[in-house]
Amino acid sequence: MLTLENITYKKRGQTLLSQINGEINRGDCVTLFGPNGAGKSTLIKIMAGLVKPSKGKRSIQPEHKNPIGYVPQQTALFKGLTVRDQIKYYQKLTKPKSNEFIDDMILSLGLSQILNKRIEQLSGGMKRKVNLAVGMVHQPELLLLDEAFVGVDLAAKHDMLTWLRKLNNQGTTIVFITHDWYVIQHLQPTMWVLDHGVMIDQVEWDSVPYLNLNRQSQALQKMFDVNMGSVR
Ligand SMILES: Nc1ncnc2c1ncn2[C@@H]1O[C@H](COP(=O)(O)OP(=O)(O)OP(=O)(O)O)[C@@H](O)[C@H]1O
Repeated sequence: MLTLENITYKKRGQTLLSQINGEINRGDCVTLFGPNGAGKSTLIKIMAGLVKPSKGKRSIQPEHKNPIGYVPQQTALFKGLTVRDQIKYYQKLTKPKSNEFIDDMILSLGLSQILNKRIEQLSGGMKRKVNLAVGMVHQPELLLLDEAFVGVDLAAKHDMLTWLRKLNNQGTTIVFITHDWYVIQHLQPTMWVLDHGVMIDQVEWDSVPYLNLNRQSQALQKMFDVNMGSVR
């Protein structure tokens, strides 16, 4: 449903992404994985159509209008509004298909108890959950999550991930960025491994234990080894 062909992105004379190729099919679950500054956020914005590549082509074959749900790293919420009004506002903007989906989302994300709270009354983790919810009210075909789980407690994270996994099993395509290995283990994605704006490898979850990146990047190999428990 989403194809990237030779995507290159330059800013102020600096090459932030170089010759990225990749294809994401309906129902895929993909993570963009790499160290700070690798170019993950820039790439997900290009996937979302928010940033235009300097060279190369991004194409999307949606089934419906308004197919993308983009959840940015920075929460984008209106402080004065309650959680309920916030969700209603985005519902009006995006004309979702079903109320049933929204009710399920509110329940699954544990938002029922905070519907009447204003955004400024919420904790950081609660804001994250609302941020995810408003990015999803229109039941997107392709969900793009940039660090959506930062600061969320483990119980809430478990609920978010269980729901996302259910949606993925039902056909929603998910691309996400995280440094949290718990999240990766739960969603068991294909990993697009990036460093210095270059796609180093695309690895299926089952092959991750056998990955050897030492020749391309010792730093990245160490990230994998630490997460897989082979460095103490
Ligand atoms: N608006 C900008 N102008 C110039 N350089 C930028 C801009 N935005 C990002 N960069 C640079 O592009 C590179 C990639 O940034 P990006 O945010 O995409 O990385 P990232 O992999 O998402 O990092 P992190 O894990 O820290 O969030 C970094 O070197 C960053 O400094």
